[in-house]
Amino acid sequence: MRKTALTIAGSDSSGGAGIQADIKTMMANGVYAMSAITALTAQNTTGVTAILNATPEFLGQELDSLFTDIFPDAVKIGMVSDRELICIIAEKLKQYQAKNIVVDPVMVATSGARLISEDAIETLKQELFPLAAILTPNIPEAEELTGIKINSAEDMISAARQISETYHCAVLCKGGHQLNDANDLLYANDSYQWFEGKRIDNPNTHGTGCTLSSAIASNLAKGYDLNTSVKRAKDYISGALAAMLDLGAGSGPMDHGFAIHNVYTEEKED
Ligand SMILES: Nc1ncnc2c1ncn2[C@@H]1O[C@H](COP(=O)(O)OP(=O)(O)OP(=O)(O)O)[C@@H](O)[C@H]1O
Ligand SMILES: Cc1ncc(COP(=O)(O)O)c(N)n1
Repeated sequence: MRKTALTIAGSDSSGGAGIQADIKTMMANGVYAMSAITALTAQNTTGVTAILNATPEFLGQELDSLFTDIFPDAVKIGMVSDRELICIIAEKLKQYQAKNIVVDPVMVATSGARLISEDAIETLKQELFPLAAILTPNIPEAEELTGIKINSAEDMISAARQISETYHCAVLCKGGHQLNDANDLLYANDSYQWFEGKRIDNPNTHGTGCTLSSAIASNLAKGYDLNTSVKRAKDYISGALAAMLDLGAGSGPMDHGFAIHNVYTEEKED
């Protein structure tokens, strides 16, 4: 039976990040994709001009509709900008005993726009982090969550360890914001593993975090273990960046089309 994944995130009108990136990624990774939209954003490759949040009641209804019909094999959570929205997500995930929850603690867009209110970060930590199988902060997010300034691989390990121990979940600290390489660090069950990546000289990185977390969720949905899911997701993001799509005047989106043929061929063979 086809495996299913749900993204709970904001819509990006330019299709590079958010719900749109998540659905493209889930399709390309061979799972059936569903969405619960937390907010509409008016944005393109150069910035975000407006945000319109869903009401908590409506978001709750979206989640009820999904969980009572097509139960997702994994859930990815992206942009959730206010406290009440975070609380309703936590309530519904607990009520329906959702599994394989990947939380991408989206705080600031590549273009610089803040996507979560300051006071909601505390709620995110209290309500959603403890439900996660894995959290996927980038370096600035890991710094904000721990107060540790990350200047080295050792700093990344310390920050990931602190987050993992505090919230009792695995942590993937993403290395896209490093200058020389793109190595991601997985900290889980008191040990760590590096997922090495060559830095690809592509300025179009809009939606890399959304894509990586959705690829992890897709692979968890398919039954891969955490390490394998992260490895496959890292390969996926590297391929999408290496395809060198170049759209828009700012930091453009990635190409998901590169993977679709391969993934469906692989699915048929499984
Ligand atoms: N130039 C690059 N070359 C290779 N891999 C990259 C590059 N930029 C980002 N990545 C990879 O993309 C993934 C997302 O990492 P990043 O640190 O950019 O997350 P993020 O900041 O949350 O993304 P977003 O751009 O969506 O905010 C990681 O696996 C990272 O290693
Ligand atoms: C709706 C939405 N969700 C997430 C991001 C973060 O992605 P990025 O940091 O690549 O802009 C975004 N820009 N928009």
